[in-house]
Amino acid sequence: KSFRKSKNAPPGPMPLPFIGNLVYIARQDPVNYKAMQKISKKYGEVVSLKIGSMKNVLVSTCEAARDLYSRPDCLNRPINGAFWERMLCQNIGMAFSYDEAWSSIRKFTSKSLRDYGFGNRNSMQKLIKQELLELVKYVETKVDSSPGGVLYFDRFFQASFLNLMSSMITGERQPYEDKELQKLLKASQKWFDAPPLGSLTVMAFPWTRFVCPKFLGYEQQIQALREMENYTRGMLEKRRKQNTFLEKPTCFADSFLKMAHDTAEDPASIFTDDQFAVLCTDLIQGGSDTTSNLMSFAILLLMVHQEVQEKVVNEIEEVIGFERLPESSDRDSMIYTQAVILELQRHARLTVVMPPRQATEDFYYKDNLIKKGTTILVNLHSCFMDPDVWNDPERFNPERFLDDERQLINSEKISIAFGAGRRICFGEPMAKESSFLYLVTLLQKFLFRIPPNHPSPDLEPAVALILAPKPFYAEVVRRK
Ligand code: HEM
Repeated sequence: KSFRKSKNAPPGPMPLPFIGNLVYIARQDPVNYKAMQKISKKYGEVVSLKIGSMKNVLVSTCEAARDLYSRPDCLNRPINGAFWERMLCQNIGMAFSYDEAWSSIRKFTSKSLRDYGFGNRNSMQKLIKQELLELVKYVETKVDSSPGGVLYFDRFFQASFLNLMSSMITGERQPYEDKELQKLLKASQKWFDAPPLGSLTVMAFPWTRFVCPKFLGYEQQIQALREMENYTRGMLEKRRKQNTFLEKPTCFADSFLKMAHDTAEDPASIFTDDQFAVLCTDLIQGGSDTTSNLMSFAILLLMVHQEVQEKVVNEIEEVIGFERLPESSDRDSMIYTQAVILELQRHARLTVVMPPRQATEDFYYKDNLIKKGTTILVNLHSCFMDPDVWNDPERFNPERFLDDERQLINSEKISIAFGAGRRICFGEPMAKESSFLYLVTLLQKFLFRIPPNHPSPDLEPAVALILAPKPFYAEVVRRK
């Protein structure tokens, strides 16, 4: 039965005292985003959901998500539970900080990273290509040393994307097998693999983190955070010891240290060691788990859909050939490949329940009154897998992004994958550049197929805060 707290409030299921709709959500489906889709189907594109004392609106269309995320009074994220711990209980870092602290650090990071290969297409491309050459060498070695060239893809690309981030932060990359790097990868995975319903419970009832931290995955998240922050602190320490940041800053960490030095007398300086640790954890996590999962989805889906893989390879042959590496400028001539990447983004629904926002004023969305303090939860599964919007949504079909003249269409329908407004994904340009260059280089160098005598892999993603394919095997053949 539909319930409205007041005449203009969005409709939703009747909340129970104290727990709100938590049990109702869990009873719809064990997978949080599928449960949310079912609720949206019942109540509409904007639904009131109460989780404990936390007021939420659940959003299920791209249009509503874009409108709400673009509002200046929905810029902040709700902060409690693990998010606050993530910020070391201070208003620092980029992904969860708020108000002036958020805009100052985002501005500084954006301006400073531009000097080190981020934001400018040419320098970004140079950085990505250096890393890609290492990745290709690594895959070749693995193929040559594995029986039948069969490789196990379990977060296979994470180390490579993490290196991309580290190169920007410290100017250095690590070999993929490096012990410290592997430790960092495991820590990052631990954070994202925490049960999503557990995270939601901690957000709704912050005290539960003291009662059953293990069961809710909270202990796992905090442990993971501390490990990641130790790593990023180590990055800063290393640059500090180098002691060249004043005369000759050569990386983001140097620029940060220089600012810390220049503002040392200011007690309100934002350039603290804690700030660096949290900010770089945000950059490393935001930049590596998302893009690397997208690449794993790419290999999985193109291995299953050989006809799509072949079409991309044909386009590579036409536009680039097999002698030189791809350039960013090739993208404009590779319309089919662009359609494949759009379809990958849709199908993957990476940040499936998007990083939430919070209303800082009362306002109306259409006829719905959204009250100050309400958390906005966008379900990308509803946006990208709705059969009323997408024909046969489960099917991987890049053609849905092409018209009869083979021109791109519908790309605006999935732009919400990166969020919207002033707080849109910080790494969107890097993500777009790298997904094109990685996909094309990998398909230029290798053929991916289901290994002989292996069953067709499971395409249902593993449930986590960022969706990833379940680990799978692929036969990888070097192209001559
Ligand atoms: C396919 C790849 C990616 C996807 C799908 C993705 C998606 C998102 C989404 C949905 C948000 C929330 C935006 C909002 O609230 O409007 C976000 C935020 C963020 N992303 Fe990404 N992202 C990707 C790649 C990257 C990369 C490569 C980086 C690193 C350079 C990055 C760093 C961040 C950061 C730091 C934030 C927080 C921004 C803020 O709160 O100001 N992301 N991302």
